[in-house]
Amino acid sequence: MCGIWAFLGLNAGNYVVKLAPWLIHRGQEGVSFVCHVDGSLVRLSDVSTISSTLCLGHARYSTSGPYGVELQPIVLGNDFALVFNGTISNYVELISKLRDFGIGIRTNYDALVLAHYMRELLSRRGIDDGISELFHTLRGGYSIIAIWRDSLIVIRDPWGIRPLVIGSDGNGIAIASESAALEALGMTWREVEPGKALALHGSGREHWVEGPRVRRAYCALEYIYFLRPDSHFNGISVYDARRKLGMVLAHKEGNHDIDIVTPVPETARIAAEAYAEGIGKPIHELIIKNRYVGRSFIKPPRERSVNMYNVIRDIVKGRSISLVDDSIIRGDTFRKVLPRFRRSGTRAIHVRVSSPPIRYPCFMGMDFPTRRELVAHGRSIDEVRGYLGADSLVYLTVDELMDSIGTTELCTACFTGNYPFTINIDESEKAFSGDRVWESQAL
Ligand SMILES: O=P(O)(O)OC[C@H]1O[C@H](OP(=O)(O)OP(=O)(O)O)[C@H](O)[C@@H]1O
Ligand SMILES: NC(=O)CC[C@H](N)C(=O)O
Ligand code: SF4
Ligand SMILES: [Mg+2]
Repeated sequence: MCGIWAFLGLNAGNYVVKLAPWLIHRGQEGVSFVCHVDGSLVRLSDVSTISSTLCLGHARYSTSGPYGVELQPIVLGNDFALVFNGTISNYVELISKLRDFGIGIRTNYDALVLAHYMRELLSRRGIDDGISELFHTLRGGYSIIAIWRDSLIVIRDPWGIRPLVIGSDGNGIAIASESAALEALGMTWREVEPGKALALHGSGREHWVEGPRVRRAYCALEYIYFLRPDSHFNGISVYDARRKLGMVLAHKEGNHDIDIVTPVPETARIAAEAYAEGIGKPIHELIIKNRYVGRSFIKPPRERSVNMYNVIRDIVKGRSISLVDDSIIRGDTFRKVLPRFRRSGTRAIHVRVSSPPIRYPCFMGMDFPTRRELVAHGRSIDEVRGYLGADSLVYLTVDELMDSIGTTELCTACFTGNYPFTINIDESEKAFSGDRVWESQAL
Protein backbone atom coordinates (compact mmCIF):
# COMPACT_ATOMS: atom_id res chain seq x y z
CA MET A 1 0.00 0.00 0.00
CA CYS A 2 1.56 3.25 -0.93
CA GLY A 3 1.12 6.68 0.55
CA ILE A 4 0.21 9.42 -1.91
CA TRP A 5 -0.20 13.14 -1.37
CA ALA A 6 -0.21 16.49 -3.16
CA PHE A 7 -0.42 20.21 -2.55
CA LEU A 8 -1.82 22.89 -4.84
CA GLY A 9 -0.94 26.39 -3.64
CA LEU A 10 2.02 28.59 -2.68
CA ASN A 11 5.10 26.78 -1.28
CA ALA A 12 3.80 23.43 -2.48
CA GLY A 13 7.29 21.88 -2.18
CA ASN A 14 7.49 22.73 1.49
CA TYR A 15 4.03 21.29 2.14
CA VAL A 16 4.68 17.95 0.44
CA VAL A 17 7.94 17.53 2.37
CA LYS A 18 6.10 18.18 5.65
CA LEU A 19 3.38 15.65 4.77
CA ALA A 20 5.84 12.85 4.00
CA PRO A 21 6.56 11.63 7.58
CA TRP A 22 2.82 11.21 8.18
CA LEU A 23 2.47 8.78 5.31
CA ILE A 24 5.65 6.71 5.23
CA HIS A 25 4.07 3.89 7.26
CA ARG A 26 2.29 3.14 3.93
CA GLY A 27 5.50 2.68 1.98
CA GLN A 28 9.04 2.18 3.20
CA GLU A 29 10.82 1.62 -0.10
CA GLY A 30 11.38 5.37 -0.22
CA VAL A 31 9.83 8.76 -0.81
CA SER A 32 9.94 10.81 -3.97
CA PHE A 33 8.32 13.98 -5.31
CA VAL A 34 7.45 15.68 -8.55
CA CYS A 35 6.77 19.41 -8.90
CA HIS A 36 5.47 21.65 -11.64
CA VAL A 37 8.26 24.20 -12.20
CA ASP A 38 8.19 26.79 -15.02
CA GLY A 39 5.96 24.61 -17.20
CA SER A 40 8.04 21.48 -16.66
CA LEU A 41 7.64 18.47 -14.40
CA VAL A 42 10.66 18.02 -12.17
CA ARG A 43 11.22 14.76 -10.29
CA LEU A 44 13.21 15.20 -7.07
CA SER A 45 13.95 13.59 -3.72
CA ASP A 46 14.00 16.95 -1.88
CA VAL A 47 11.68 19.75 -2.93
CA SER A 48 11.47 21.74 0.31
CA THR A 49 12.92 24.92 -1.18
CA ILE A 50 11.62 24.59 -4.73
CA SER A 51 9.41 27.37 -6.05
CA SER A 52 6.26 25.59 -7.18
CA THR A 53 2.50 25.78 -6.71
CA LEU A 54 1.84 22.11 -7.50
CA CYS A 55 3.73 19.10 -6.16
CA LEU A 56 2.99 15.38 -5.71
CA GLY A 57 4.54 13.02 -3.16
CA HIS A 58 4.76 9.25 -3.00
CA ALA A 59 5.95 6.65 -0.47
CA ARG A 60 6.23 3.30 -2.20
CA TYR A 61 5.26 -0.17 -0.99
CA SER A 62 5.41 -1.96 -4.30
CA THR A 63 2.83 -4.54 -5.32
CA SER A 64 3.90 -4.83 -8.93
CA GLY A 65 6.92 -4.31 -11.17
CA PRO A 66 10.41 -3.75 -9.82
CA TYR A 67 10.90 -2.95 -6.14
CA GLY A 68 12.17 0.49 -5.23
CA VAL A 69 11.33 4.15 -4.89
CA GLU A 70 12.49 5.42 -8.26
CA LEU A 71 9.41 4.09 -10.03
CA GLN A 72 6.89 6.62 -8.71
CA PRO A 73 5.91 9.39 -9.30
CA ILE A 74 5.68 8.40 -12.95
CA VAL A 75 6.36 11.28 -15.32
CA LEU A 76 5.51 11.01 -19.02
CA GLY A 77 6.79 13.84 -21.17
CA ASN A 78 6.21 17.35 -19.86
CA ASP A 79 2.46 17.13 -19.43
CA PHE A 80 1.66 14.09 -17.27
CA ALA A 81 2.68 12.84 -13.83
CA LEU A 82 0.98 10.35 -11.56
CA VAL A 83 1.14 8.95 -8.04
CA PHE A 84 -0.94 5.92 -7.34
CA ASN A 85 -1.93 3.78 -4.36
CA GLY A 86 -3.37 0.36 -5.06
CA THR A 87 -3.04 -2.33 -7.67
CA ILE A 88 -4.55 -2.39 -11.14
CA SER A 89 -5.77 -5.99 -11.18
CA ASN A 90 -6.36 -5.98 -14.95
CA TYR A 91 -3.16 -4.24 -16.07
CA VAL A 92 -2.43 -7.07 -18.56
CA GLU A 93 -5.74 -6.33 -20.32
CA LEU A 94 -4.82 -2.61 -20.42
CA ILE A 95 -1.56 -3.46 -22.18
CA SER A 96 -3.70 -4.87 -25.06
CA LYS A 97 -5.89 -1.75 -25.05
CA LEU A 98 -2.73 0.37 -25.30
CA ARG A 99 -1.64 -1.76 -28.25
CA ASP A 100 -4.92 -0.80 -29.96
CA PHE A 101 -3.92 2.84 -29.39
CA GLY A 102 -0.62 2.09 -31.15
CA ILE A 103 1.43 2.04 -27.93
CA GLY A 104 3.57 -1.05 -27.36
CA ILE A 105 4.60 -1.50 -23.76
CA ARG A 106 6.34 -4.50 -22.22
CA THR A 107 6.25 -4.41 -18.45
CA ASN A 108 4.88 -6.14 -15.36
CA TYR A 109 4.52 -2.80 -13.56
CA ASP A 110 0.85 -1.80 -13.17
CA ALA A 111 1.52 1.89 -12.44
CA LEU A 112 3.46 2.36 -15.69
CA VAL A 113 0.62 0.79 -17.68
CA LEU A 114 -1.91 2.93 -15.78
CA ALA A 115 0.07 6.11 -16.49
CA HIS A 116 0.28 5.44 -20.25
CA TYR A 117 -3.34 4.38 -20.41
CA MET A 118 -4.65 7.38 -18.46
CA ARG A 119 -2.58 9.88 -20.42
CA GLU A 120 -3.78 8.36 -23.69
CA LEU A 121 -7.45 8.54 -22.61
CA LEU A 122 -7.09 12.14 -21.44
CA SER A 123 -5.42 13.27 -24.64
CA ARG A 124 -7.80 11.35 -26.95
CA ARG A 125 -11.12 11.87 -25.14
CA GLY A 126 -10.61 14.96 -22.95
CA ILE A 127 -10.84 15.06 -19.16
CA ASP A 128 -14.52 14.12 -18.60
CA ASP A 129 -14.84 11.30 -21.11
CA GLY A 130 -11.27 10.14 -20.47
CA ILE A 131 -11.87 9.75 -16.70
CA SER A 132 -15.25 8.17 -17.33
CA GLU A 133 -13.68 5.55 -19.59
CA LEU A 134 -10.94 5.01 -17.03
CA PHE A 135 -13.56 4.32 -14.34
CA HIS A 136 -15.34 1.84 -16.61
CA THR A 137 -12.25 -0.07 -17.68
CA LEU A 138 -10.02 -0.22 -14.58
CA ARG A 139 -10.41 -3.14 -12.17
CA GLY A 140 -8.62 -2.89 -8.86
CA GLY A 141 -8.10 -0.77 -5.82
CA TYR A 142 -6.82 2.64 -6.83
CA SER A 143 -6.44 6.14 -5.47
CA ILE A 144 -4.73 8.36 -8.01
CA ILE A 145 -3.39 11.92 -8.02
CA ALA A 146 -2.24 13.08 -11.45
CA ILE A 147 -1.03 16.24 -13.13
CA TRP A 148 -2.33 16.62 -16.68
CA ARG A 149 -1.20 19.78 -18.46
CA ASP A 150 -2.34 22.56 -16.07
CA SER A 151 -4.89 20.43 -14.21
CA LEU A 152 -4.68 18.34 -11.07
CA ILE A 153 -6.82 15.18 -11.20
CA VAL A 154 -7.81 13.21 -8.10
CA ILE A 155 -9.53 9.81 -8.45
CA ARG A 156 -10.85 7.19 -5.99
CA ASP A 157 -11.95 3.77 -7.20
CA PRO A 158 -15.71 3.01 -7.31
CA TRP A 159 -15.48 0.27 -4.67
CA GLY A 160 -13.72 2.64 -2.25
CA ILE A 161 -11.04 0.01 -1.66
CA ARG A 162 -8.29 2.53 -0.98
CA PRO A 163 -8.55 5.68 1.17
CA LEU A 164 -8.16 9.26 -0.07
CA VAL A 165 -8.89 12.61 1.58
CA ILE A 166 -8.86 16.21 0.45
CA GLY A 167 -8.42 19.23 2.69
CA SER A 168 -7.07 22.71 3.20
CA ASP A 169 -5.45 25.07 5.69
CA GLY A 170 -6.64 28.14 3.81
CA ASN A 171 -3.39 28.49 1.82
CA GLY A 172 -4.08 25.80 -0.75
CA ILE A 173 -5.56 22.38 -1.36
CA ALA A 174 -3.99 19.20 0.00
CA ILE A 175 -4.78 15.63 -0.95
CA ALA A 176 -3.50 12.62 0.97
CA SER A 177 -4.05 8.92 1.50
CA GLU A 178 -4.90 9.45 5.15
CA SER A 179 -6.79 11.98 7.22
CA ALA A 180 -4.18 11.88 10.02
CA ALA A 181 -1.61 13.48 7.69
CA LEU A 182 -3.82 16.50 7.03
CA GLU A 183 -4.86 16.78 10.68
CA ALA A 184 -1.18 16.74 11.66
CA LEU A 185 -0.62 19.85 9.53
CA GLY A 186 -3.66 21.58 11.07
CA MET A 187 -5.87 21.17 8.01
CA THR A 188 -9.57 20.47 7.72
CA TRP A 189 -10.40 17.49 5.51
CA ARG A 190 -13.11 15.30 4.00
CA GLU A 191 -12.97 11.99 2.19
CA VAL A 192 -13.02 11.78 -1.60
CA GLU A 193 -16.09 9.63 -2.22
CA PRO A 194 -15.64 6.27 -3.95
CA GLY A 195 -16.20 6.50 -7.70
CA LYS A 196 -15.58 10.25 -7.80
CA ALA A 197 -12.89 12.18 -9.61
CA LEU A 198 -12.06 15.84 -9.10
CA ALA A 199 -10.39 17.95 -11.76
CA LEU A 200 -8.85 21.19 -10.50
CA HIS A 201 -7.89 23.39 -13.42
CA GLY A 202 -5.13 26.00 -13.62
CA SER A 203 -7.83 28.65 -14.18
CA GLY A 204 -9.15 27.94 -10.67
CA ARG A 205 -12.23 26.12 -12.03
CA GLU A 206 -12.97 22.69 -10.62
CA HIS A 207 -15.42 19.95 -11.52
CA TRP A 208 -16.31 16.40 -10.54
CA VAL A 209 -16.66 13.33 -12.75
CA GLU A 210 -18.67 10.35 -11.53
CA GLY A 211 -17.83 6.71 -12.04
CA PRO A 212 -20.14 3.69 -12.05
CA ARG A 213 -22.11 2.85 -8.91
CA VAL A 214 -20.97 -0.49 -7.57
CA ARG A 215 -21.04 -2.27 -4.22
CA ARG A 216 -18.70 -0.57 -1.75
CA ALA A 217 -15.80 -2.74 -0.63
CA TYR A 218 -13.53 -0.82 1.74
CA CYS A 219 -10.36 -2.77 2.36
CA ALA A 220 -10.76 -4.53 5.72
CA LEU A 221 -6.99 -4.84 6.12
CA GLU A 222 -6.70 -1.03 6.06
CA TYR A 223 -8.69 -0.97 9.33
CA ILE A 224 -6.93 -3.99 10.80
CA TYR A 225 -3.34 -3.09 9.97
CA PHE A 226 -2.51 -0.55 7.36
CA LEU A 227 -3.95 2.83 8.32
CA ARG A 228 -2.65 4.97 11.15
CA PRO A 229 -4.92 4.55 14.18
CA ASP A 230 -5.58 8.31 14.24
CA SER A 231 -7.00 8.21 10.70
CA HIS A 232 -10.62 7.82 9.66
CA PHE A 233 -11.70 5.64 6.75
CA ASN A 234 -15.23 5.91 5.37
CA GLY A 235 -16.35 7.87 8.39
CA ILE A 236 -15.07 5.22 10.82
CA SER A 237 -12.31 5.87 13.33
CA VAL A 238 -9.54 3.31 12.89
CA TYR A 239 -8.75 3.57 16.59
CA ASP A 240 -12.36 2.70 17.50
CA ALA A 241 -12.41 -0.18 15.02
CA ARG A 242 -9.23 -1.68 16.48
CA ARG A 243 -10.52 -1.37 20.04
CA LYS A 244 -13.74 -3.13 19.07
CA LEU A 245 -11.78 -5.90 17.34
CA GLY A 246 -9.92 -6.40 20.62
CA MET A 247 -13.12 -6.39 22.67
CA VAL A 248 -14.72 -9.06 20.49
CA LEU A 249 -11.57 -11.14 20.85
CA ALA A 250 -11.97 -10.79 24.63
CA HIS A 251 -15.61 -11.95 24.47
CA LYS A 252 -14.47 -15.13 22.73
CA GLU A 253 -11.75 -15.89 25.28
CA GLY A 254 -12.39 -19.23 26.89
CA ASN A 255 -9.03 -19.75 28.54
CA HIS A 256 -8.84 -18.78 32.22
CA ASP A 257 -5.19 -19.75 32.57
CA ILE A 258 -3.64 -16.56 31.19
CA ASP A 259 -1.18 -14.61 33.36
CA ILE A 260 -0.23 -11.74 31.08
CA VAL A 261 -1.34 -10.24 27.76
CA THR A 262 1.32 -8.86 25.48
CA PRO A 263 0.84 -7.04 22.16
CA VAL A 264 2.94 -7.92 19.15
CA PRO A 265 4.21 -4.42 18.39
CA GLU A 266 3.34 -2.04 16.85
CA THR A 267 -0.07 -2.17 15.22
CA ALA A 268 -1.70 -4.72 17.55
CA ARG A 269 -1.34 -2.50 20.63
CA ILE A 270 -4.81 -0.95 20.53
CA ALA A 271 -6.65 -4.25 20.01
CA ALA A 272 -4.47 -5.91 22.67
CA GLU A 273 -5.29 -3.22 25.25
CA ALA A 274 -9.03 -3.65 24.67
CA TYR A 275 -8.67 -7.44 24.82
CA ALA A 276 -6.71 -7.30 28.09
CA GLU A 277 -9.30 -4.96 29.63
CA GLY A 278 -12.03 -7.31 28.43
CA ILE A 279 -10.53 -10.43 30.00
CA GLY A 280 -9.36 -8.55 33.11
CA LYS A 281 -5.69 -9.50 32.82
CA PRO A 282 -2.60 -7.26 32.99
CA ILE A 283 -1.00 -6.14 29.75
CA HIS A 284 2.77 -5.80 29.55
CA GLU A 285 5.08 -4.95 26.68
CA LEU A 286 7.14 -8.13 26.68
CA ILE A 287 8.07 -8.11 22.99
CA ILE A 288 10.48 -5.31 22.19
CA LYS A 289 10.61 -4.47 18.50
CA ASN A 290 13.61 -2.69 17.08
CA ARG A 291 12.00 0.69 16.46
CA TYR A 292 14.45 1.73 13.77
CA VAL A 293 13.58 -0.95 11.23
CA GLY A 294 9.95 -0.03 10.50
CA ARG A 295 7.18 -2.39 9.45
CA SER A 296 8.27 -5.88 8.59
CA PHE A 297 5.37 -7.18 6.50
CA ILE A 298 5.76 -4.53 3.80
CA LYS A 299 9.49 -5.02 3.32
CA PRO A 300 10.73 -6.44 0.01
CA PRO A 301 11.46 -10.20 0.32
CA ARG A 302 15.22 -10.03 0.77
CA GLU A 303 14.82 -7.73 3.82
CA ARG A 304 12.07 -9.74 5.53
CA SER A 305 14.16 -12.42 7.15
CA VAL A 306 15.97 -10.01 9.48
CA ASN A 307 14.84 -10.47 13.09
CA MET A 308 13.58 -7.33 14.78
CA TYR A 309 12.08 -8.78 17.99
CA ASN A 310 13.40 -9.61 21.42
CA VAL A 311 11.48 -10.65 24.56
CA ILE A 312 11.76 -9.75 28.25
CA ARG A 313 13.00 -13.19 29.24
CA ASP A 314 12.85 -12.92 33.03
CA ILE A 315 9.16 -12.05 33.00
CA VAL A 316 7.92 -14.53 30.40
CA LYS A 317 9.66 -17.44 32.14
CA GLY A 318 7.20 -19.87 33.73
CA ARG A 319 4.16 -17.78 32.75
CA SER A 320 1.15 -18.39 30.51
CA ILE A 321 1.13 -15.55 28.00
CA SER A 322 -1.50 -14.41 25.52
CA LEU A 323 0.16 -12.80 22.49
CA VAL A 324 -2.15 -10.52 20.53
CA ASP A 325 -1.43 -9.60 16.92
CA ASP A 326 -3.67 -7.81 14.44
CA SER A 327 -3.08 -10.35 11.66
CA ILE A 328 -1.14 -13.39 10.55
CA ILE A 329 -0.33 -13.24 6.85
CA ARG A 330 2.88 -15.01 5.87
CA GLY A 331 3.49 -15.97 9.49
CA ASP A 332 6.94 -14.35 9.48
CA THR A 333 6.33 -12.42 12.70
CA PHE A 334 5.29 -15.41 14.81
CA ARG A 335 8.02 -17.56 13.26
CA LYS A 336 10.49 -15.06 14.75
CA VAL A 337 8.70 -14.30 18.01
CA LEU A 338 7.40 -17.65 19.27
CA PRO A 339 10.73 -19.52 19.53
CA ARG A 340 12.04 -16.69 21.72
CA PHE A 341 9.21 -17.29 24.20
CA ARG A 342 9.83 -21.05 24.14
CA ARG A 343 13.58 -20.62 24.71
CA SER A 344 12.81 -18.30 27.63
CA GLY A 345 10.78 -21.00 29.39
CA THR A 346 7.27 -19.61 28.84
CA ARG A 347 4.80 -22.09 30.32
CA ALA A 348 2.06 -21.62 27.67
CA ILE A 349 1.83 -19.49 24.50
CA HIS A 350 -1.68 -18.46 23.44
CA VAL A 351 -1.92 -16.59 20.13
CA ARG A 352 -4.90 -14.25 19.65
CA VAL A 353 -5.52 -12.51 16.33
CA SER A 354 -7.85 -9.53 15.87
CA SER A 355 -8.83 -10.57 12.33
CA PRO A 356 -9.87 -13.76 10.48
CA PRO A 357 -7.38 -16.16 8.82
CA ILE A 358 -5.97 -14.74 5.57
CA ARG A 359 -6.31 -17.50 3.00
CA TYR A 360 -6.50 -15.75 -0.40
CA PRO A 361 -4.21 -13.36 -2.25
CA CYS A 362 -4.75 -9.65 -2.67
CA PHE A 363 -4.58 -8.03 -6.13
CA MET A 364 -5.91 -4.67 -4.98
CA GLY A 365 -3.05 -2.95 -3.21
CA MET A 366 -1.32 -5.35 -0.82
CA ASP A 367 1.70 -7.38 -1.80
CA PHE A 368 0.62 -10.95 -1.14
CA PRO A 369 -0.36 -12.09 -4.64
CA THR A 370 -0.09 -15.87 -4.18
CA ARG A 371 -1.90 -18.48 -2.12
CA ARG A 372 1.29 -20.39 -1.43
CA GLU A 373 2.86 -17.58 0.65
CA LEU A 374 -0.10 -17.43 3.06
CA VAL A 375 0.34 -19.48 6.18
CA ALA A 376 -3.43 -20.10 6.55
CA HIS A 377 -4.07 -21.09 2.94
CA GLY A 378 -5.07 -24.74 2.83
CA ARG A 379 -4.62 -25.06 6.61
CA SER A 380 -7.24 -25.37 9.32
CA ILE A 381 -6.86 -23.10 12.34
CA ASP A 382 -5.48 -26.00 14.34
CA GLU A 383 -2.95 -26.75 11.59
CA VAL A 384 -1.82 -23.10 11.65
CA ARG A 385 -1.48 -23.36 15.45
CA GLY A 386 0.65 -26.46 15.08
CA TYR A 387 2.73 -24.94 12.30
CA LEU A 388 3.49 -21.84 14.39
CA GLY A 389 4.09 -23.87 17.55
CA ALA A 390 1.49 -22.16 19.76
CA ASP A 391 -0.46 -23.87 22.53
CA SER A 392 -3.71 -22.29 21.36
CA LEU A 393 -4.81 -20.01 18.54
CA VAL A 394 -7.97 -17.91 18.23
CA TYR A 395 -8.93 -15.72 15.27
CA LEU A 396 -12.03 -13.59 14.68
CA THR A 397 -14.66 -14.68 12.16
CA VAL A 398 -15.61 -12.51 9.16
CA ASP A 399 -18.95 -11.68 10.86
CA GLU A 400 -17.13 -10.59 14.01
CA LEU A 401 -14.82 -8.48 11.86
CA MET A 402 -17.76 -6.70 10.19
CA ASP A 403 -19.56 -6.20 13.51
CA SER A 404 -16.44 -4.69 15.07
CA ILE A 405 -15.72 -2.30 12.23
CA GLY A 406 -19.41 -1.48 12.05
CA THR A 407 -20.07 -2.01 8.36
CA THR A 408 -20.73 -4.82 5.89
CA GLU A 409 -19.40 -2.66 3.05
CA LEU A 410 -15.99 -4.25 3.28
CA CYS A 411 -13.68 -6.09 0.95
CA THR A 412 -13.01 -9.36 2.74
CA ALA A 413 -11.55 -11.17 -0.27
CA CYS A 414 -8.34 -12.21 1.45
CA PHE A 415 -10.42 -13.98 4.12
CA THR A 416 -13.20 -15.39 1.96
CA GLY A 417 -11.99 -15.53 -1.65
CA ASN A 418 -14.99 -13.34 -2.66
CA TYR A 419 -13.47 -10.47 -4.62
CA PRO A 420 -15.37 -7.20 -5.27
CA PHE A 421 -15.24 -7.93 -9.02
CA THR A 422 -14.69 -11.00 -11.16
CA ILE A 423 -11.12 -12.17 -10.88
CA ASN A 424 -9.32 -15.26 -12.09
CA ILE A 425 -7.01 -16.17 -9.21
CA ASP A 426 -4.72 -18.44 -11.29
CA GLU A 427 -4.23 -15.77 -13.99
CA SER A 428 -3.80 -12.98 -11.43
CA GLU A 429 -1.21 -14.96 -9.48
CA LYS A 430 0.78 -15.25 -12.71
CA ALA A 431 0.40 -11.55 -13.55
CA PHE A 432 1.65 -10.38 -10.14
CA SER A 433 4.13 -13.00 -9.02
CA GLY A 434 6.45 -12.93 -12.02
CA ASP A 435 9.96 -11.59 -11.89
CA ARG A 436 9.66 -8.43 -9.83
CA VAL A 437 13.00 -7.07 -11.04
CA TRP A 438 12.14 -7.27 -14.73
CA GLU A 439 13.19 -3.95 -16.28
CA SER A 440 10.28 -1.81 -17.48
CA GLN A 441 10.66 -0.90 -21.08
CA ALA A 442 8.34 1.32 -23.06
CA LEU A 443 8.83 0.46 -26.74
O1 LIG B 1 2.24 -12.87 9.53
P1 LIG B 1 3.14 -11.83 8.94
O2 LIG B 1 3.49 -12.14 7.53
O3 LIG B 1 4.31 -11.55 9.79
O4 LIG B 1 2.27 -10.50 8.82
C1 LIG B 1 1.50 -9.97 9.85
C2 LIG B 1 2.30 -9.05 10.73
O5 LIG B 1 2.88 -7.98 9.95
C3 LIG B 1 2.39 -6.73 10.41
O6 LIG B 1 3.32 -6.11 11.28
P2 LIG B 1 4.50 -5.16 10.78
O7 LIG B 1 5.76 -5.55 11.42
O8 LIG B 1 4.52 -5.08 9.29
O9 LIG B 1 4.06 -3.71 11.25
P3 LIG B 1 3.72 -3.09 12.67
O10 LIG B 1 5.04 -2.78 13.33
O11 LIG B 1 2.95 -1.85 12.33
O12 LIG B 1 2.92 -4.06 13.45
C4 LIG B 1 1.12 -7.03 11.17
O13 LIG B 1 0.88 -6.03 12.15
C5 LIG B 1 1.44 -8.37 11.79
O14 LIG B 1 2.20 -8.19 12.95
N1 LIG C 1 1.04 -0.37 -2.63
C1 LIG C 1 0.75 0.38 -3.63
O1 LIG C 1 -0.10 1.24 -3.58
C2 LIG C 1 1.53 0.08 -4.87
C3 LIG C 1 1.26 0.95 -6.06
C4 LIG C 1 1.76 0.31 -7.34
N2 LIG C 1 1.02 -0.90 -7.62
C5 LIG C 1 3.24 0.05 -7.25
O2 LIG C 1 3.65 -1.10 -7.16
O3 LIG C 1 4.00 0.99 -7.20
S1 SF4 D 1 -8.15 -8.67 -0.45
FE1 SF4 D 1 -7.76 -8.10 1.71
S2 SF4 D 1 -6.01 -6.74 1.62
FE2 SF4 D 1 -6.83 -6.88 -0.46
S3 SF4 D 1 -8.26 -5.17 -0.65
FE3 SF4 D 1 -9.46 -6.91 0.03
S4 SF4 D 1 -9.45 -6.79 2.28
FE4 SF4 D 1 -7.85 -5.45 1.53
MG1 LIG E 1 2.63 -6.10 13.40
